[in-house]
Amino acid sequence: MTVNTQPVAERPDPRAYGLPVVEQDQIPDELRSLVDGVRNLVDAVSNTEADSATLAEADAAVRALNDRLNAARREVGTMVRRTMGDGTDEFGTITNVVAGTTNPAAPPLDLEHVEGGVQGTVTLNTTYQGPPGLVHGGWIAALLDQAVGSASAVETSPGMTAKLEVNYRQPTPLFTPLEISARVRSTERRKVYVTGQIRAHGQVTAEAEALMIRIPMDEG
Ligand SMILES: CCCCCCCCCCCCCCCC(=O)SCCNC(=O)CCNC(=O)[C@H](O)C(C)(C)COP(=O)(O)OP(=O)(O)OC[C@H]1O[C@@H](n2cnc3c(N)ncnc32)[C@H](O)[C@@H]1OP(=O)(O)O
Repeated sequence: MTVNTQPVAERPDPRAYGLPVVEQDQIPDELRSLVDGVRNLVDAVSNTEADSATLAEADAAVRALNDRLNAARREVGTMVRRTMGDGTDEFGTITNVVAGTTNPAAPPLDLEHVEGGVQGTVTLNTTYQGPPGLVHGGWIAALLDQAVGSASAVETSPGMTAKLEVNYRQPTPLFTPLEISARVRSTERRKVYVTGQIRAHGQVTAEAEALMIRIPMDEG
């Protein structure tokens, strides 16, 4: 295998591909607060044992809010540009289900660029529950997919996941800070080999090996 650890391409600007871009620091505080509130609402709805009158009142209020918010919707594919702690920029889909800034279904995960890849911490509530008290295996795979994809994008250039193998080593607990990390191991033409890990209390609970295929933007 040809191993190339050099960055392989300039980070592309999605505007050149017809995708709208929002600057992360221009997302209104009110929207960030709403996203957080809806996240809490999903958790509350998932777990409530409130009486019928309270449920009917909440249902009517939520439906009315849906109508007001849907009056002004973003374009599908809207991207967000965020500057990471080390000053590098990353583009991501604004509603990305694992890390989208405006998506209340996404856990509050911020991956930071570190040498060779990315890392971040997230704590999950019962919205992400599979077995009692534990994170759903599909979400574990989703977190790892995001981490390996993000590592590949910041270390090389954006790509698609072609292969993702997840090894579930230990149950991954809810309500516990989870350390998510991914590192690019090698590249070969458009192929990027990446590994990822999730740790709880310093112990690996799940790990992944992935193959990302870079989008052929500069290569024509
Ligand atoms: C505009 C700006 C945007 C910015 C954006 C920023 C994003 C910032 C971070 C995002 C982070 C997101 C993280 C989540 C990432 C997802 O969730 S992606 C969604 C899930 N994945 C998919 O839906 C992929 C579906 N599959 C496909 O679209 C296509 O099969 C692929 C993967 C793009 C490859 O197709 P292709 O481009 O035609 O590639 P192809 O020429 O056939 O193959 C290229 C090489 O890869 C190899 N290969 C291809 N597929 C495979 C495979 N499955 N197994 C083994 N080898 C393979 C080939 O053998 C070939 O190897 P070499 O000949 O070079 O040795």
